[in-house]
Amino acid sequence: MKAAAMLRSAGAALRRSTTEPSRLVSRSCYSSGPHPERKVVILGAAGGIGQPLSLLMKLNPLVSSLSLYDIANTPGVAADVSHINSRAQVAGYAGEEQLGQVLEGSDIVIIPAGVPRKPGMTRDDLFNINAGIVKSLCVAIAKYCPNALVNMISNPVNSTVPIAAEVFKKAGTYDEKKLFGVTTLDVVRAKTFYAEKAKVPVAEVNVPVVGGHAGITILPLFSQATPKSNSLGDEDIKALTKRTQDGGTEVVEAKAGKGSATLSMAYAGAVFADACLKGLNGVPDIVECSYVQSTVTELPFFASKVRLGKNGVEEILGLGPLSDYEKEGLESLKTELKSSIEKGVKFANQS
Ligand SMILES: NC(=O)c1ccc[n+]([C@@H]2O[C@H](COP(=O)([O-])OP(=O)(O)OC[C@H]3O[C@@H](n4cnc5c(N)ncnc54)[C@H](O)[C@@H]3O)[C@@H](O)[C@H]2O)c1
Ligand SMILES: O=C(O)C[C@H](O)C(=O)O
Repeated sequence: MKAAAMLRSAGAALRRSTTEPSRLVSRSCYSSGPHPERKVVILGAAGGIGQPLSLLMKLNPLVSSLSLYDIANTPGVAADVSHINSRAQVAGYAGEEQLGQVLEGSDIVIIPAGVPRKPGMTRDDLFNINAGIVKSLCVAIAKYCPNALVNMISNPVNSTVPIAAEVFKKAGTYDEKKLFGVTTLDVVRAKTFYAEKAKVPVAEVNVPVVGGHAGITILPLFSQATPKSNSLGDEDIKALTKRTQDGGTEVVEAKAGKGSATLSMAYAGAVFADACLKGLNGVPDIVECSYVQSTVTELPFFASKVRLGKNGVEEILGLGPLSDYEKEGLESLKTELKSSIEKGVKFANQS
């Protein structure tokens, strides 16, 4: 396939990404113009996720300004990406003193800043380093762009989102409709693995993934997967669930010490940011799974399907009917998710 055709096909996949049947609406919006001015910021833009995510956001015609920030190597990434002949104007920044310029006027801030896992580590093992990074970046967000949507990628997401919420509360800027833990990679994986096993076209597959973003807190709802498959038995569903829950570890082990998922995560991050942009632009029925402040369960943060609108979260959708296996999974994840949330809240308030 020629490069241009490959990019068109990647763009088509992004346009197909929403989990609800409103895809045709969003597709026509994507390809029609003109679109309003939208500034997207990536914090951690020179990293393994940050670089391909910068590329994908530069290709998104809904973005008019792309602001790239990292503590090292941003000028090279920004110069490189800026030569692509697409709409977004690119600026790169590398100094903390520039965070004001980086963030001011932004509509969406995407955060993949922080260290990734190595084999044998859990996401929670990243807490000690990443919690501080996320906290300081959120202090700057509260100061310079309190109205932006924040898409949190940095792990452990189950704790970094509550940290961000606490920082924003302290600053008096918290709006629960604007803070998102990016769990799209779990949905991307569930779709891919289900399509392979059920032998259905992957582009048509939808699978909600709820809960959180670590091990058993990742709960794919294969009983709600479409297209329906009659060929999958209980053991297949268990295997698919486990593979989705361990998807991150599968990549960490395959990379053997060289980090975790970057390319699939950049794709997932671009899909979610694109959905947020469409919501901001007033495109109706944009639904994605995300880890947000929630009353779907007794836990204060929970991932489920969320309808995105002009102010961020427009509606948090319920879980729908669960199989007995999923009901069990839901009960078992609560203890771990609760303690990850509490750990984040405690960290944000004690330091
Ligand atoms: N949510 C998800 O599904 C998901 C998926 C994959 C990875 N992740 C997480 O994303 C994070 C990044 O992964 P990666 O593979 O890109 O790591 P990486 O080490 O390749 O890149 C991280 C980047 O963050 C930068 N950084 C560090 N401190 C910073 C700061 N204070 N301000 C700005 N930038 C800073 C680093 O310089 C580096 O360029 C990790 O925590 C990883 O676990 C999450
Ligand atoms: O597994 C990781 O550490 C990275 C990420 O959370 C993933 O799901 O790939």
